[in-house]
This record gives sequence, structure tokens and C-alpha cells, in this order.
Amino acid sequence: MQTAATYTFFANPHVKHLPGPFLRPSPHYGALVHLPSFRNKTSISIAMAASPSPPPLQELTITRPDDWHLHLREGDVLAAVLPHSAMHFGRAIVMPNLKPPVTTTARALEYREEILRALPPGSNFVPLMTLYLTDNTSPEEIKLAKKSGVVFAVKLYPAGATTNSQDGVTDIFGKCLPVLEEMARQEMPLLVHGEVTDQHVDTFDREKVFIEKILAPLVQRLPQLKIVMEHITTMDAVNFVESCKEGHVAATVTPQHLLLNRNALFQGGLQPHNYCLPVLKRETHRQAIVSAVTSGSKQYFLGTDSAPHDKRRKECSCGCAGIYSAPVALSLYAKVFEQAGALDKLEAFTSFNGPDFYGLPRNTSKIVLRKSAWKVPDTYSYSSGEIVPMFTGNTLEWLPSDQLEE
Ligand SMILES: NC(=O)N[C@@H](CC(=O)O)C(=O)O
Ligand SMILES: [Zn+2]
Ligand SMILES: [Zn+2]
Repeated sequence: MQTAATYTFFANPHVKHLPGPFLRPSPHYGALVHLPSFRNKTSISIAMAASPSPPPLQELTITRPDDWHLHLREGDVLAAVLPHSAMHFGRAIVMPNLKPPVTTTARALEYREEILRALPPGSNFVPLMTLYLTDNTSPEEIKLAKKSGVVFAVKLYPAGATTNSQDGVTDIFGKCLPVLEEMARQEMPLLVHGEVTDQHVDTFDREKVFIEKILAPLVQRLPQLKIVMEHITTMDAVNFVESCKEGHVAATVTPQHLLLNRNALFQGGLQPHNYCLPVLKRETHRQAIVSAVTSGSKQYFLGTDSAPHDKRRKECSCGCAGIYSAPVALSLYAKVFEQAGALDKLEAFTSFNGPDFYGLPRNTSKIVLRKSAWKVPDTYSYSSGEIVPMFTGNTLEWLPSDQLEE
């Protein structure tokens, strides 16, 4: 069925020679329209047939997503945050930046047990463990990690780059090449917090400089090593990822870097709950990342970087970096893809590209995203404090729920 639409054209009164009594046929109008009194008007309305636009989607069923970059912490924080991820995600790559960090397979196995014990009864959530790379990690440790069957990647934190990175790598080319070569042999991906730590480099340029100084030379040197550039924030990162081979270099993208630019740090006063590392960048970078992930490229996948910190450690004179997004992430990713008119590409980003890159099977169960408004809680309380989620107190759409008839 066709519906009538009204188009209004404005004639410019300063133009002396108006185009005459006819509008020319054009691909947009498709018809010759007779307008005898056009000369005497500054605006006209024409009723014409237009194709109906399809009704907006109210419900979306997708393969259960995985989170390829997640901080679960330990103890009471773990117990408080894990249910939010386990509710809708099938698996998650669990970051090793604990205090002290998870540097050995033996410790990764213990941490995995702690996570499994904290899961809500009946949950099928699978934690995929990682090791924290140091200057002293041995190639032997990589072999053990691979053999364990529960460690899926190794994380590079340049020393001093972010939360709990003080034990990270000080000189990747000088100290880590034998380990990285072993990882390439074992097909163990390297996950990268891609920022230089040089205090002379502007905070907003640290990702770009890291790509030039470390990442590009590393890819040249070890083209077989699988690398995930975590939480990308710039157009430079997009260009770099796309200059590399699909299946070898990929990137995770957070909800905050897709939805917020650096103004969100200062809107109406300092906003500590929008502070994370790498720090939010300017709007042109945000737009480049949105175009990249909604393009359908297989090189991008979901990684929330959900990073809970107690409210008192965020709202203080030296607040720490990290945004707690686990409870809101799926709603936010759906919002990004909807705004870009690319909801048809959402499932590949949330549920296919990650497992395909890691060489793991895709999930078989489904979840449903319903377009119904829901209010984000102001805080989540736990035994020793409170955690403030991203978009605290806001109303979001796209409420995720399990598909009942599986
Ligand atoms: N993203 C953050 O701002 N913080 C993360 C560390 C990290 O992923 O860099 C954390 O562990 O709190
Ligand atoms: Zn990081
Ligand atoms: Zn992180």
C-alpha cells in the first residue's frame, strides 16, 4: 500500500529567474509536476505517493552474545557484578589485572574456580581466562596455558598505562619476543591495552602513538601472532585494524566509546563515572568507530570493558579509571546500531565475529531484545559499598531477556 506524503520546496526570493512552471523530473521525485503558480510563491506543498517506511522494529532475537573484554574482580565485587554478565552473555574473556595479577596458569585456574563458585545457580556462563604478560613471562608458561584448555589469551598492559598495570611490560621488544613467538606458534592471541605511557605524550594521543611505535612494528615482526586491540577509541585505530589482515588483527569496542565523546567528561561539571582509559576522544573519532563497527566488518566485536570500582573510589579527589557497563551494555550496543540504521549487523558484532576470531564455536542459544523502556538503577549495593553503572538513573530502550522457547 502507498501512503501520501507532503513535500515542501522553498523558492529563493533572491533568485530572479525561477525555473519556470515545471519542476524537472529527477530520480528523487520520479514525476514531472505541473506548477503553474510557482512564480508567485515562496513555498509550495505537493502531495505525492511515497513508499511506506517499515514500522520500527520492536523485538530482535539474536544468538546469545559473548563479552570479549570483561573485568570481574574478586570477592564481594565479583559476587555483585558476575550475575549482570552471566544473565545475558554466554562467555567472557576475563581480564587478569587483579592485585596481584594473574600471571600463571595455576593462578588462572584458581581464579576460574572462584568465578564458577560465584555464578548464580543454573547459569551456563563460561569464563575464558587470560594471563597477564610481564617482562618475566616464560614461553613455558604459554605452553602450560594452552594445554590447560581454559586460558584463551594473554594480556599486554604497558607498565603504568591503566588500573593495576604496574606489573606490566616495560619493554616489549627487549623482553617479550620469545614469549610472543611461542604465542604465535600456539595460536594464543595477544590482547593489547594500546596506549604508550610516556608522560610527554598527550593523553589524547597515546593510542595513536602506541600504534606507530609498538603495534605496527609488532605486526611487521610477528605477522602470524593474533592480536586484539582492546577498547579502541580513535580513527587511527580503525585505520590500523583495517590495514591488517582479517583473522590476524581485530578490535573490541566498548559502549562508551561508541556513544560518548570527551564532552561527556565535563558536561555540567566533572563526571567521574564517564572516566575510563583510554579516555573518551573527540566526536570525529567516535563517528569513525561507529561507522567501522556498523559496516559489517568481521574485524570488530563486542568487548564491554565493564570495569567496576567502588563509588567512593570513583567519586574522590583522585578517581580511578573504569566504567561499569555490564548491566546496560547490550541495550547500549543495540541503541548504537539502531541509530546507525544497522540493526541487521548487530548480531555479527555481538555474537559471531568474536568466536570466529578466537576459533571457538558460536553460541547456540538465543536472547531477545525488546524495545521497552527500562530505568537503569542509580547504584548497585554490595556488602562493602556501592557501584554506579554507566548511564546511572537514565531510561534506556532495548531490554534484553532470555528467549524462553529455545
Ligand atoms: N578501562 C579502564 O578504565 N579500566 C580498567 C583497565 C583497562 O581496561 O584499561 C580497570 O581494570 O578498571
Ligand atoms: Zn585497558
Ligand atoms: Zn579493561
